Amino acid sequence: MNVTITPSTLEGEARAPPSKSYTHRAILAAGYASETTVHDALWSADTQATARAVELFGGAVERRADANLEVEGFDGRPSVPADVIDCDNSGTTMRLVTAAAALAEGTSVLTGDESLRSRPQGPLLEAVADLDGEAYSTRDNGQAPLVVTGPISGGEVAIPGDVSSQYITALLMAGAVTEEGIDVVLETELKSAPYVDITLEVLADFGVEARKTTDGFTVEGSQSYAATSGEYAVPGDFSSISYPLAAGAIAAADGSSVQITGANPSAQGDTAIVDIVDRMGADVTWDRDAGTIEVSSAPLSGIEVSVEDTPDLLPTIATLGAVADGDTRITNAEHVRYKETDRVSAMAEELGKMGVETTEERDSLTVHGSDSTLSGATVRGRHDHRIIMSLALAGLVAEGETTVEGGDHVDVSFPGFFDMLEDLGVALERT
Ligand SMILES: O=C(O)C1=C[C@@H](OP(=O)(O)O)[C@@H](O)[C@H](O)C1
Ligand SMILES: C=C(OP(=O)(O)O)C(=O)O
Repeated sequence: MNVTITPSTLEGEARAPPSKSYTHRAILAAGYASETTVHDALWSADTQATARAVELFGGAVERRADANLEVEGFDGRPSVPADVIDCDNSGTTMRLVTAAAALAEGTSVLTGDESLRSRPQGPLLEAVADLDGEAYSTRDNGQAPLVVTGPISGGEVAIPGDVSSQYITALLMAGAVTEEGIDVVLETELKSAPYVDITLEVLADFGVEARKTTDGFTVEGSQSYAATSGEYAVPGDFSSISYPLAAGAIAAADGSSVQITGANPSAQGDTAIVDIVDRMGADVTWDRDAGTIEVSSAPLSGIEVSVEDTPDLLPTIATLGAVADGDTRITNAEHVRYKETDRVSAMAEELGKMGVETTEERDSLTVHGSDSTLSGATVRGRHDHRIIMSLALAGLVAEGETTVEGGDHVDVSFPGFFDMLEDLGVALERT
């Protein structure tokens, strides 16, 4: 599906979709537990991949009419799956499920779509091997398809922190049900650190203790997962909130605003988007108790912002920078190249088609914003939900029409994205 956007102004209310990161963890944690109701779960292509893995491990995930998930666990330890685990487009699923598969008494095979089969899994495979499991890439290139044989019993393992924090999340979640527990020693500085905080929060909510140490993280073994009263509720997603927030900042109707509900505080690093939009000059208020954000548009100015902790915000910030006056310098961005696509290059190249100048370095992206209007163009979504959504935002203020190719991939994290834009008053056409 291609989506053509006509320049529009926005007003009204948008509800934040539930957090993808919390939902993945809750579904897997519920898999380790006996029975759990996961309230307000995100049901997207990525979270469905995690649900399928839990089912292949011997659990059951049922989505009820009220959109809550009823999860029946696989009894503490995953069974050997009867089929290949297809993680589709989801990096989180592949990493979390690789470590879970290393607990099974036998062999699991994991694969995914072309994008996922190009992302780095090597450090996690080596970690499983160091813990006396077997784990290899069929192509011997550190990428899926992966073959994982357990069971591991725990121990100490060293892992880099600057490729993906999901390796650490994976080892902590699986480590809790090993005999000995797992000590994760970081070999390099941790990037995307707030995602491990999310993990520690979800583990605590399922009664599992894990913590930071001086050189990494640790989780004791022989623990069991159980949510209080068998209930768990997922908060709103701040990576997803970044889109209506940025849309309001650049294109809210004069004298009007965009209000976002479901924006309650949580461990998500991507709450930083509220401060970023504020620093760029938009008029934004976040009522943390009510969980609402209100934003109206104002002339924006370029800023410098590090995405060390918040990689998923890079595409949104790049679009804001394109509309702002002056340079927006996005630093500490190398790990953003290991996502569904190399998002640093993708945003530079696609915004370039709309007349935006950028300077790309390995670790940074500088967007040279200017007062002159962006030009509408046909841009490639690159099968990457965040690239698609960020380019659609640029289309709101470009001169002429902007067509984003492959728009259906928003179903990875934000299935209702284009409906939300329409509800806020955006003129768009799906072809
Ligand atoms: O653990 C998670 O839920 C995620 C961690 C981050 O990945 P990295 O840790 O690989 O940077 C983030 O980009 C991804 O969208 C979700
Ligand atoms: C990178 C992302 O997710 P994952 O790593 O799970 O594919 C994302 O949602 O932007």
